[in-house]
Amino acid sequence: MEKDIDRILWTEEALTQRVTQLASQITADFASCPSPPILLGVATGAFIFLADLVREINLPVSVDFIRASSYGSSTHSDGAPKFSLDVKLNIQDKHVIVVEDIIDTGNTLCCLVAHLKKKGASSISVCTLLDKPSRRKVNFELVGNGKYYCGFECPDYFVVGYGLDFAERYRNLRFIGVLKPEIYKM
Ligand SMILES: O=P(O)(O)OC[C@H]1O[C@H](OP(=O)(O)OP(=O)(O)O)[C@H](O)[C@@H]1O
Ligand code: HPA
Ligand SMILES: [Mg+2]
Repeated sequence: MEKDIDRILWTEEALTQRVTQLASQITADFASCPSPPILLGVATGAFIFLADLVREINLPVSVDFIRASSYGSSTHSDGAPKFSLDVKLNIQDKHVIVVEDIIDTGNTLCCLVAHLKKKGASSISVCTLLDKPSRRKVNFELVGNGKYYCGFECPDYFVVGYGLDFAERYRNLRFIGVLKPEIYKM
């Protein structure tokens, strides 16, 4: 797998350090809420980030997943994501923190927040490991007094590792790196 990577953008150590900082910020921001937040991971990409983040949050949080996909086996979004797994928990009147690995065009998050808003969450926050603002097509809204947390701004490359895939591969790399263009142009 490593041979398909052009260069590493964030090492395992850099990821660990930033995830810990994000978790401390979330802990501080939600410590005084009467009901602790629900962390809602967007499968599949967010599974590693969510697992690391949640263990560093010092609050009795709940965890749930929703599954969205729009990239399939390409490096371009199909537009509206397909949702193939909905939330299990009742999120009505709850504080929800959507946990994403990356915001790219914004399509996934825009649809997802609209979907969760209809279910009556009292606030919707977003915690994304990466944000690639140069590729944004649609904006998403936070709901109630929702907050925005971002690990790193991502340059305009297709990146893989730490949960992020190309055609379902590379998710298990410990770092995040730029995929060699010849891999997706094959
Ligand atoms: O802002 P966008 O352009 O919508 O891109 C971001 C979304 O794309 C990826 O999911 P993907 O569709 O690849 O599914 P996956 O998580 O199963 O890899 C990523 O995990 C985000 O959920
Ligand atoms: O750069 C990316 N890498 C992997 N998955 C993605 N989904 C949106 N952007 C990306
Ligand atoms: Mg993907």
